[in-house]
Amino acid sequence: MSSEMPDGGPLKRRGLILILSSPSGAGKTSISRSLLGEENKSDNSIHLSVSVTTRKRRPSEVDGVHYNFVSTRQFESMRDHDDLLEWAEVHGNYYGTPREPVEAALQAGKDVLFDIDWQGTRQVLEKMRADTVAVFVLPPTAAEQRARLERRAEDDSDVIARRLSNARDEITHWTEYDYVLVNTDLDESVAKARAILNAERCRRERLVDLPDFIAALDRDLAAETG
Ligand SMILES: Nc1nc2c(ncn2[C@@H]2O[C@H](COP(=O)(O)OP(=O)(O)O)[C@@H](O)[C@H]2O)c(=O)[nH]1
Ligand SMILES: Nc1ncnc2c1ncn2[C@@H]1O[C@H](COP(=O)(O)OP(=O)(O)O)[C@@H](O)[C@H]1O
Repeated sequence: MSSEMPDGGPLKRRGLILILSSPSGAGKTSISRSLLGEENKSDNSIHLSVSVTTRKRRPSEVDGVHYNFVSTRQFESMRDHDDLLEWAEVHGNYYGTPREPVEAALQAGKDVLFDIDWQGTRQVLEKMRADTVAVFVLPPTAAEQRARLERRAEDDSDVIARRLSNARDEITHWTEYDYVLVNTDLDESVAKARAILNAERCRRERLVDLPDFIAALDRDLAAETG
């Protein structure tokens, strides 16, 4: 369940799951793409969990990269074979996280980024609380949220209206998250998300070798001090 710290330090640690959730248009996809881009420039990498969804692909999306786009029948088959770590119906479509790649990554000490809603977050927290860090992203104002959805220009106006009205229910789940980011300035939000990730990587519970490391340090100190 561990590997060398990717930053080259001597401590081994378990991988973690970083969840980003938000009402549509708050900016979680932008934050996660930025985080993934930056991370992958270094060894200190985090990988996106690619969800399966029955939603229609947006023009900017690539099948297999941003989502695996599947039919309802394919989705239901995965769900019924317990191939999904969590799943939910959101804005009238199914979304789910394939289980196997996540389990493999964590076992290898790698971190995984989830862009999932509050229903999925709840399921992951129930199953894997110790490995999971949940971050909720909010828009600064409702008017800005609408403006972002309109500027994104990838959804029809009825889809945008549905997403805005669903936001009222979604934001009631803020207490179920470990951290909250109000995404006013994108660069600042990305910096905060990175800070959360870096701090969580240092949590003592994830450092599986720590007792051995401390014991070795103590032996060296004893030798140094005679
Ligand atoms: N539970 C769950 N939610 C997901 C998953 N993938 C995406 N979502 C959520 O589904 C919602 C809609 O996502 P999407 O259609 O990409 O629209 P967007 O939020 O406007 O970018 C968002 O809240 C996502 O976080 C998943 O695998 N599981
Ligand atoms: N801090 C920000 N300031 C201004 N525009 C933003 C900011 N964050 C994201 N956006 C823009 O808002 C739109 C919605 O962002 P997106 O990341 O797709 O949101 P979500 O994934 O939460 O639905 C996109 O066009 C994106 O470029």
